[in-house]
Amino acid sequence: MTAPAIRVAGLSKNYGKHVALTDLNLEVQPGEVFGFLGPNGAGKSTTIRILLDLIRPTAGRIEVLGTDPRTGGAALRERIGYLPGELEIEGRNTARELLGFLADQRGTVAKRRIEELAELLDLDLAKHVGKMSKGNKQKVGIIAAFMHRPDLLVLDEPTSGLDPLLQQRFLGLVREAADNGQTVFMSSHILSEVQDTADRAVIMRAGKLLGTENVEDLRRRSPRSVELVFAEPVDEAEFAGLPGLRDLHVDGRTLKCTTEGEVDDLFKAAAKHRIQSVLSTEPDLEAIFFSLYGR
Ligand SMILES: Nc1ncnc2c1ncn2[C@@H]1O[C@H](COP(=O)(O)OP(=O)(O)OP(=O)(O)O)[C@@H](O)[C@H]1O
Repeated sequence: MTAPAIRVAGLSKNYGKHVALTDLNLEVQPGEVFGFLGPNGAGKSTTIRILLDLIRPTAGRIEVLGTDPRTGGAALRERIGYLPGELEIEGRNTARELLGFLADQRGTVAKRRIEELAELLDLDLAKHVGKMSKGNKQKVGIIAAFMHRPDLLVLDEPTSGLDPLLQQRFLGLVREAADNGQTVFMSSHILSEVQDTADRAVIMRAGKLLGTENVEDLRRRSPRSVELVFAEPVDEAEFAGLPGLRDLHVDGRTLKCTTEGEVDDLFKAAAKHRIQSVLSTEPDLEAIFFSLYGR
């Protein structure tokens, strides 16, 4: 059997007296797209920095591509594409020069590949990196992580700063990497960002793992906020008590509620009236946690 791409056992990290991670255990299989979910401060970046040996753990065992990151050195780093959460790119080089330099270090990148990725992400390679916007710097970081087709991609909040169209293009890159047999470990504080690409996800909160989830199940079980506007005022009593419905509030023609699971009953009840508009949004991860795991 092949070794897991990432294996973390009993991982803890304290920053002085502050406990950032407590007894974290997880395994990511080769070829898997794995979502690492949690709100700000949950400990995602800390875990990722330990995987890259940028910081050292307080306790625990870690293997990345079958190797301890503390001893893996350059040979291990070459097999990983890393996109930091807070990307700092400064300097007077153009993006083409910077990426060309990084590509030469890795040795195996066709120059054409950089041009293709830049085209896909709509990045002007002739621009000076120091003068770029946050979004454009993020694109440079994404290209640097993906260009050498590494065995493992470790991406910390990869879509931050990208507009929705580019987020979609980025997710296409993740799917392509997965089709190519690469492993992707990707952190996010938004479920919808990983639900289209990831097979499995773990949810972190305050340095602890709440659970490992099949992403499809997670999506199905997650609550959604729904707002319906009718042509005429409706009576709250018609909707009260419907299965999977909570926080129901009707004010004249507007109905607001939270749904869990199927929305069939709600829509059948609503369809007795003329519906003018429907708005359905994903609540933030905190709300999803509370709904799935309780307070
Ligand atoms: N260098 C540091 N010194 C002290 N505390 C830190 C340090 N880095 C992180 N922390 C704290 O450790 C906890 C975990 O932070 P971490 O950055 O890993 O969370 P995160 O899930 O990545 O969140 P974010 O998305 O905000 O980066 C937080 O409470 C944070 O304030």
